[in-house]
Amino acid sequence: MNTDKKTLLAATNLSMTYKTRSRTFRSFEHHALKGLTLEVKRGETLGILGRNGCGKSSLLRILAGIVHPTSGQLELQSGLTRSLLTLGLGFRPDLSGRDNAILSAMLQGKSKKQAKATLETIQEFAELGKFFHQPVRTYSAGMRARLGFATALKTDVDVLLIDEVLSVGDTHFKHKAEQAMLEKLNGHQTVVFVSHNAGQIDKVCNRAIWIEGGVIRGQGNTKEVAKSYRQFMNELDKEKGV
Ligand SMILES: Nc1ncnc2c1ncn2[C@@H]1O[C@H](COP(=O)(O)OP(=O)(O)OP(=O)(O)O)[C@@H](O)[C@H]1O
Repeated sequence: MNTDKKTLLAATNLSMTYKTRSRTFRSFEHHALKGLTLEVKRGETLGILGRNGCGKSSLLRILAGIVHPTSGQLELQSGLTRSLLTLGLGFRPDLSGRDNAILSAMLQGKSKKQAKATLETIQEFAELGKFFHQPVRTYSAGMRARLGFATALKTDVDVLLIDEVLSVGDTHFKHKAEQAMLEKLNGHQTVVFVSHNAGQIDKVCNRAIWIEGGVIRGQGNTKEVAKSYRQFMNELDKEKGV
């Protein structure tokens, strides 16, 4: 890995191929990521931008260590902690929001006492009212996202990986979540934020990578990357006659 102390995570030539079997037993291969090389630097908010199905979530799951790439290398700074925030998919449906929040904190290595100490701020941020004490299976997608975001905000990890979470919820919560991300950005938290929305990436990230068809199509200055992506999407819309 780059000896630069600022590099927390370095991915080299990452590829991800999904193999599925159809009902007729014919196997089907999909090359979701094709040789991606990128670095995540300490303290930055890196935006991964791309349309649906371009491979963003696959990349994030690899960076989080949840799945292994089919080929390529992922190097981490020694002792690095990471946490992936998705739309509350990691929650246990039968436990309450409160208990899930405690569990998440404990999975991050906190003691039960430390986990309980963060509950009040999580409850306040998530604005779930009495639902905070109800099983997560009774939550809407937006409510799960609120709980997920509030819980992730309070976890103390080196790299926070966030998947499209700002795309759900009402305007009020989106605004609040964006503000919280901006505060993290102004602080020292390293964030990798995935979205198909150029506006969101533009607002909260200080560097961006645009992925299309599993390869990097652009990277660098957020405004410039977002502009190229928007132009590309407009061209696509024109071709489709939208
Ligand atoms: N487990 C899987 N098995 C087979 N194909 C998969 C699997 N996961 C993802 N894919 C395929 O890989 C491609 C990339 O998927 P991925 O979820 O990484 O994209 P994405 O950019 O995050 O999409 P979205 O914005 O819609 O969430 C898609 O074509 C998807 O259908």
